[in-house]
Amino acid sequence: MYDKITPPTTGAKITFKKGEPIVPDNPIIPFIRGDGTGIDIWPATQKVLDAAVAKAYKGQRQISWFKVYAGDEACDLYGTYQYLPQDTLTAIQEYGLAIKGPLTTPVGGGIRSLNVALRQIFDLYACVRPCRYYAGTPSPHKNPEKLDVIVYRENTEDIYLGIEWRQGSEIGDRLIKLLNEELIPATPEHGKKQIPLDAGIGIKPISKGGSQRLVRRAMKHALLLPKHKQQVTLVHKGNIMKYTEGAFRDWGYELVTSEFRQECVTERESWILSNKEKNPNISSEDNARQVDPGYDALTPEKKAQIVKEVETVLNSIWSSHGNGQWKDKVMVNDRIADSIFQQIQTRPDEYSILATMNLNGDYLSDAAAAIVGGLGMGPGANIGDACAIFEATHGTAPKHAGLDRINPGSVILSGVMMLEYMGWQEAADLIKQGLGEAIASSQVTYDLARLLEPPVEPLKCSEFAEAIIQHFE
Ligand SMILES: NC(=O)C1=CN([C@@H]2O[C@H](COP(=O)(O)OP(=O)(O)OC[C@H]3O[C@@H](n4cnc5c(N)ncnc54)[C@H](OP(=O)(O)O)[C@@H]3O)[C@@H](O)[C@H]2O)C=CC1
Ligand SMILES: O=C(O)CCC(=O)C(=O)O
Ligand SMILES: [Mg+2]
Repeated sequence: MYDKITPPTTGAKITFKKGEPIVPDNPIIPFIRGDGTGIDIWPATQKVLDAAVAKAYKGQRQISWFKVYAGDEACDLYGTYQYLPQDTLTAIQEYGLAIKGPLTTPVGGGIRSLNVALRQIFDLYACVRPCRYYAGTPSPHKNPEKLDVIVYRENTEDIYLGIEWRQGSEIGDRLIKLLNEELIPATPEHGKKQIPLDAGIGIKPISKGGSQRLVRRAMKHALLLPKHKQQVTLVHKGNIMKYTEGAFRDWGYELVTSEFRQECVTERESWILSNKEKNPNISSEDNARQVDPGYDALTPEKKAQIVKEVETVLNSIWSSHGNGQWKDKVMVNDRIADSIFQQIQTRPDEYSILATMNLNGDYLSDAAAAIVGGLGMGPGANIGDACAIFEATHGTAPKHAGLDRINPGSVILSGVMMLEYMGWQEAADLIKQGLGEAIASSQVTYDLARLLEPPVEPLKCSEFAEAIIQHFE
């Protein structure tokens, strides 16, 4: 079955039922060490995970690690250009769950991203990236503890579909000609727009199915959070790109108000309901005026639309959501992408789950990680219905590779996410507690040490892992 690797002789497979993992006490879990700083981060992570599982379950549970290869390490074993060998894909397929270090992707030419390839091959459509603050972590923000968000990033479409044509290529030129001469003129709303003849072309597909399965997962996650964090924000740039970014928002609202009608309220619905709660005799028009403060300046058509929205909401959900019942439901709102970057800094505590398309989520997850301590503190998971791969938000950080100095926190916390996904909460909690206490006592790697005031002597990557383990109780 395998060409150059051999699975561990002990251990059992994780299986999936209705999208949820069924985990034996001794699961076999494939891991990819990763390029660049993967060489430092992975051994530190493995040590912490094993120590936590041993301490939490006293030998009754343990992980059988299965080393599989991708990136430069794979080329060493399998030969030139064998960046993602079939052995690795077979192992992940067979065992259903994996954890990985970062893998290099060249800019411009060269191979396409291996990280993206893995997400697409296994249809890992939700990239889940929590950003929460550990006390004592230095941050450029005054109140970083106020940020506690989970970026739910669509992981298979948008720029990840990767459909592009190089400037000057034969097909690219044909496509531009077809667009300029036939398709754009045939679409009146595009007016006299023309694509420059020297353009490269990229296609940004956003599908209804892809958007809705992501939002569905985000909603299910929101329902498991404490009441005050039960919120999903749909992030988009729908004011500019109406049929991709705008559609993502509309499909998101459609999904939540059909599949989760009893469990959710939209922000606008909550305004309409609370206007009536404060003033039971309010007219539909006055209610509309309060929902949309610019109401009186609108055209008659727009006014009629808002009045109709008010009446529809009151007729359809007043009995199930009115009289304050909506306050116990998941709040679903939406924000335009540029504004959410500002909002997570100025009003961080107003947000919880941020559901995004691919590119917006890529930017947003790095930006949110910066607030809580930087890319050394940004874990993540790529989750599908029959497979999951855990990995940090950051990349290979090549200038730090092999120096035993990089912060392994993000991959360790990705391991925590993996343990939680497996239902091994006791081991996950030990690591969170150990890491929290190490940071609180200023036992940190260079990235955090340089920001502390006064600065402290940094721990090595491997020493930070040891410090976490020493703080297990
Ligand atoms: N999932 C994956 O495998 C990903 C892979 N990549 C790939 O990684 C390569 C390098 O990308 P690049 O743009 O340099 O981004 P990186 O995320 O690799 O690193 C950028 C900078 O972020 C800081 N940083 C990153 N990781 C850590 C960490 N663990 N601890 C502390 N600081 C950290 C460092 O800043 P400083 O030096 O200032 O301390 C580092 O120089 C590219 O080939 C890219 O495609 C990128 C993202 C994800
Ligand atoms: O695959 C890559 O090189 C980049 C991926 C990335 O930036 C991410 O997952 O956030
Ligand atoms: Mg990224």
